[in-house]
Amino acid sequence: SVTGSISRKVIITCAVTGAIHTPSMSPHLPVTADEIVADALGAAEAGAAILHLHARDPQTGRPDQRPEAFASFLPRIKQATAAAINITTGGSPFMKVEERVLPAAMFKPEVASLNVGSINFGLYQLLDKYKEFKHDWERDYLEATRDLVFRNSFKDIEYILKTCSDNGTRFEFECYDIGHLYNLAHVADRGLVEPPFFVQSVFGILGGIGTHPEDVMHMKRTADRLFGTDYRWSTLGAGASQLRIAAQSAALGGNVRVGLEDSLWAGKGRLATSSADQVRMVRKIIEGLGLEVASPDEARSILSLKG
Ligand SMILES: C[C@H](N)CC(=O)CC(=O)O
Ligand SMILES: [Zn+2]
Repeated sequence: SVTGSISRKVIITCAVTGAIHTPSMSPHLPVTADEIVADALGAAEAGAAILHLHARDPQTGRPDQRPEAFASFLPRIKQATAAAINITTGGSPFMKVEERVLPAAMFKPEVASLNVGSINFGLYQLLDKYKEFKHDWERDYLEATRDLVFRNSFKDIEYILKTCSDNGTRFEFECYDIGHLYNLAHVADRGLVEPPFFVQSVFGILGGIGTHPEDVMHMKRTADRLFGTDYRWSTLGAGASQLRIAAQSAALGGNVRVGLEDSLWAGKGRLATSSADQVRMVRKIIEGLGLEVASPDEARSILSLKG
């Protein structure tokens, strides 16, 4: 296990665009390749050690999981920053696993996300807030989540693990609820994944666990019991809970994830103008707690990435 001071460095992961928010929700949501490059590099500059990336259609902003969509920005990001690249295998929750895994399988990143269980994935409630949309697909996309199950069966999980594991890619295990921690323990017991497990606890997605401090404690206590020192804990809070969840995680010895994929806000009622805005805010919290932000290489060592 990691000893000495390095373990108290806090890893900031930044998720710059995702497949949850739609362009009409914020003028700052990166959509084009240029916007994704600028936002990712700004986040790295501000202190993010890992960049979690999705792709979008540059015209409509619709989630796009084709490898060529990622090719339009990945090389420029890789050559301009030491931050570790984390490619989504979640894509959009409407996509099939065969489509979702393609970019990670092709680009063999240091990290790829892996969603360790199926959940209802509600976004339709956002239609109570957002009424005007630039593109027709946005309203339909949100409304369709009323009947959406984000499918991640054990066969799907094994398929992604097998497809990517020969590439030296390690995983950001997205756990939206307590049962997902047990799913991860199960695939670990079957020898499909090697520790240390990078557990990304997801709070506040409608269909998963809530954002109450007790929910955070419950996730941590359960992960401590199931994985002991064989895991590195990180958290993300959806929407307005983002920085509160990050503060609790950092105080508990955890790592944090921010970025416009997970929240469009930089404080109450203020739209973040970039993911870097949120990285700077969470960095202030981390340093305010007397902790330090991990550099990309320190993150690689803490997570045993291939570098
Ligand atoms: C809640 C987040 N959207 C989790 C996520 O980032 C999933 C993925 O890309 O695989
Ligand atoms: Zn994602």
